[in-house]
Amino acid sequence: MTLFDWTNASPEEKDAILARPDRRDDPDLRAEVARMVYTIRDEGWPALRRYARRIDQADVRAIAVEPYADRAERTLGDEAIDAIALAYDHIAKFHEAARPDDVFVETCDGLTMSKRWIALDRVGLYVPGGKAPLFSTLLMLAVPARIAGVRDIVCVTPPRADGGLDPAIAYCARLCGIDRIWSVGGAQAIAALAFGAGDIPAVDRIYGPGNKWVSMAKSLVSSTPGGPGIDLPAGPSELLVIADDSADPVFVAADLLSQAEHDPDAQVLLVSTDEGCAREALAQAERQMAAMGGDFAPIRTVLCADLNDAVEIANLYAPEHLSLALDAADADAVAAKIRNAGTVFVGHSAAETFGDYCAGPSHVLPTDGAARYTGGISTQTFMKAVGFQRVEGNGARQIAAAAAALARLEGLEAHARAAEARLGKALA
Ligand SMILES: NC(=O)c1ccc[n+]([C@@H]2O[C@H](COP(=O)([O-])OP(=O)(O)OC[C@H]3O[C@@H](n4cnc5c(N)ncnc54)[C@H](O)[C@@H]3O)[C@@H](O)[C@H]2O)c1
Ligand SMILES: N[C@H](CO)Cc1c[nH]c[nH+]1
Ligand SMILES: [Zn+2]
Repeated sequence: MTLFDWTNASPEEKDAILARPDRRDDPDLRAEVARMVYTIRDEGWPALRRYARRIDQADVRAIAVEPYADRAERTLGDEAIDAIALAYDHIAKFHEAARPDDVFVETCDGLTMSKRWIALDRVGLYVPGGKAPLFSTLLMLAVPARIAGVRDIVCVTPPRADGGLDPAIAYCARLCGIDRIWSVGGAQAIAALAFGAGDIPAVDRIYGPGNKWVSMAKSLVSSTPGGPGIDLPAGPSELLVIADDSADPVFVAADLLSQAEHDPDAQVLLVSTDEGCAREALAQAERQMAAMGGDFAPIRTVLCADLNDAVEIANLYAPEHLSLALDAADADAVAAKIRNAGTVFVGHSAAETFGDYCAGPSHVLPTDGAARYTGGISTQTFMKAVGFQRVEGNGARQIAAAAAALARLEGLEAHARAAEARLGKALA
């Protein structure tokens, strides 16, 4: 087990400790995904079908939700149905409260400037389904989309071997008013949502996390002129835990493994001010992995002198999830210094898993350092702020001369005249 020493590391060693695999610049992955995405854009449905068959050995089809949801209601069991209801309730409560407010400002008499939040017309939701069918992601996307007021939701998820729908995905889809789901995953699904293919319509913006093929495809389609927007880079899961000697190694190990189980590309870091705690958490992780079996991404462990160093590491790394395995007072003090993280779990009781399923905020969060510039998905991610500029009464008289002067400073005579026309000046 390698424990990196942050406090005595050189700047180059610090860069190496915090390096992520640079998926965005993997030229082979980029070329492979670009070929798929642009072939589907140019050839449409036949190319989509071809790729889906080659990669997932399945046909792309629109599956009606109702029969699967109906069956799921009878087979999922009360515990699962109640848990989904609780998750739905908390997600809805949070995203209702997170609805952004319109802004109205009178910049001067007669000028009413406003910014009004308007829902997008048609969105595409990607529900991951490679390692596991993430029905929770459907809730974390569709609930805020509906609360924002999106009417047209196009939903895709990787195909199942039996050609049907996962029961929990179907049940959650029905809760969110989604009546069909396309059985297609990976980069090919993103290309279909971006440009349309067969009956799959092109959408205005694509949402949802996914593995490296999905993430690369989202990045490519969003930078294609005329292509859709995307939510944010939401690739393989990440967790950075800051732990001191008050941390419970069992909790720390369990949280780390919860994210390490998502993907071999998951990024899982333990940053500790206490070597004993770090070693015990790693030993715990070994025991817990042995008990569960299965594959887990490796845990990177970094030792540092104090919590200031730990804060520096977290802000530099900008993880998707940050857990503060510290006593309440320290946890609050550290939380106040965090600037870069998708979401922060504060204190020993705050299991990362709570955020994944049912605490309330969406679990679709920025990875790969994108937490430096964006937070996670929220109600407003499904809306756009449109500006309205109302000029009446005295308004034009108050600003036309200034607008004309500014326009002439830029050498733009036609602009100046359009302003002065409002003062009654003849244009010819
Ligand atoms: N950041 C977030 O907010 C967040 C939230 C939930 C999940 N996640 C992440 O989402 C990801 C889900 O990944 P997943 O793989 O389980 O499901 P996925 O749905 O993202 O990917 C499965 C699809 O990938 C494609 N694929 C697989 N191997 C391929 C290959 N060799 N070549 C081309 N295409 C291939 C297939 O089409 C398959 O259907 C994980 O990395 C998880 O950590 C992130
Ligand atoms: N941890 C994931 C986000 O990185 C979300 C998730 C869904 N299901 C379980 N976990
Ligand atoms: Zn998770």
